[in-house]
Amino acid sequence: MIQLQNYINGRLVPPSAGCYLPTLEPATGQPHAYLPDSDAADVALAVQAAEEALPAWRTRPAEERGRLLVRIAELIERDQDRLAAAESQDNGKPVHLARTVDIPRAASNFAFFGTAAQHFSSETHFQEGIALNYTVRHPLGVVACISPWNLPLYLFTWKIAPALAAGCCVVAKPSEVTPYTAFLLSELCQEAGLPPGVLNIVHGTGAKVGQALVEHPAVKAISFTGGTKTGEHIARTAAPLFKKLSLELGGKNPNLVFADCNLEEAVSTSLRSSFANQGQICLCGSRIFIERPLYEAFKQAFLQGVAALTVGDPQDPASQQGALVSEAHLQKVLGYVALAHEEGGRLLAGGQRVYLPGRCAGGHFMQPTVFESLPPNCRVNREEIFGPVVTLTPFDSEAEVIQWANGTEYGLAATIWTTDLKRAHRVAHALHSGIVWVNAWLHRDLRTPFGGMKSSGVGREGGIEALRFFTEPQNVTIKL
Ligand SMILES: NC(=O)C1=CN([C@@H]2O[C@H](COP(=O)(O)OP(=O)(O)OC[C@H]3O[C@@H](n4cnc5c(N)ncnc54)[C@H](O)[C@@H]3O)[C@@H](O)[C@H]2O)C=CC1
Ligand SMILES: O=C(O)/C=C/C=C(\O)C(=O)O
Repeated sequence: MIQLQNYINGRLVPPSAGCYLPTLEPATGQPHAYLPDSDAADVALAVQAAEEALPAWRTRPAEERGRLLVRIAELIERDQDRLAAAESQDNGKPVHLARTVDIPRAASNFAFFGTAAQHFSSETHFQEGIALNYTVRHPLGVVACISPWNLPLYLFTWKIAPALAAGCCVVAKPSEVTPYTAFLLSELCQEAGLPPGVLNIVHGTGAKVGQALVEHPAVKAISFTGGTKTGEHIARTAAPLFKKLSLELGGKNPNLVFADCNLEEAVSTSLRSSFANQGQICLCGSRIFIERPLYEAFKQAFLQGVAALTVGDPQDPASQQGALVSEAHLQKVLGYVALAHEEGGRLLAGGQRVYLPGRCAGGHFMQPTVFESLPPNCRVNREEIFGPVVTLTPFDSEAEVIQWANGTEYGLAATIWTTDLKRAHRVAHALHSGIVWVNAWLHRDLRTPFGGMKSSGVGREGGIEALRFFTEPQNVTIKL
């Protein structure tokens, strides 16, 4: 079985205490690799390597930094089949999804920020003829990137690429649940010729590696994606140390379907926004509100689509639904199905664990699940489930649906289905949501600010926002 290693100072090294943890394949429930169970000593070595690499990296011309990032993008593209197979094995997602979404996006993250490094500049202005002010954006220094298990390489690289482009050196920690493609990335960084220490990858648990990174005095900023509770804990630790924070947290995203929408598009995209990656994307639209005149038609078409979704071995290119990431997570999601029954929901589809034969007999599979008749403010409609469970709710007015859509502690993403342009703008403006898609879902442009309001996070990623996050402005005033 493969034994993964840390990537510190340009070398693949074992954890200093020599301990490893098994990582399980969600489709089988069996271990398929061992990852370093690193600790504060490994984090200290990685931070030291990053500090030593910093002076040369931050002063290296942006064009050269960018060229290295573009080279990494090319290597990810070259190895996309191998990386997709590894991602699918490690996470349980259908290999087709990994091949068409996760891995291409990881390559795009490096290509996008590799070129962005050369377009990032700062401002100058005259102060009414008496002074000239200019702003220099300095790289922050050594930064930490901590990512979750749901989109492993996609989100890992979404943080690392802008940090490197901005001239920072990075210590990164992938989720201990899905470490495999981060390890493969470290091999590609060696091949690309990334200088030692510029990027360091330390594997292990959040309690040991994540915590040590957040507490390390030389780490100037933390870019984190994951659960809201973990984000809260990180903020509590980092705030008194005056570290800069970017937190991308949970969501309970509303999907607003107005009666004048294109029904076919609304249904097919809502199937994706409900069940892509088994509903384990923070942007999934788990609360579907449908204007009453369209309710029955939408429901019938949606349920037909749900019935056609194939739950199967993620390695089979025909599978549309893979395994949930772990037994513990499957049990959490099934707990919400039980709660939906208790709260008075009417089950329209799914609701059960799926037992597959053969190689996948021990896997964590579940049917795509749909409920109706749940009050908009019940727990199932307020709490993040992060699995293949959605609710359908009819609404009678724009004001009512806006109130329901805004009625959770989260504010990450929303979708509006309508052909009325004025309504689209009006409703988008009224939603407390960092991202609003109109007649679309997960339509991504890497230049746009990405992030949530309320308990969905702090700060924005993407484009210039990410480059600003990883730099510190310095104002210089010259008296004329
Ligand atoms: N983007 C999102 O919205 C995500 C949301 N979740 C939600 O969070 C729930 C819990 O999932 P988990 O895997 O436990 O996510 P998590 O938030 O614990 O893990 C995310 C990352 O944070 C690290 N981490 C954990 N404790 C840390 C600490 N004290 N300091 C620094 N880093 C730490 C983990 O090792 C991992 O790399 C899920 O059921 C889901 O509801 C999970 C993953 C992604
Ligand atoms: O940047 C994107 O396109 C998607 C981000 C998704 C997450 O942050 C998530 O699911 O955790």
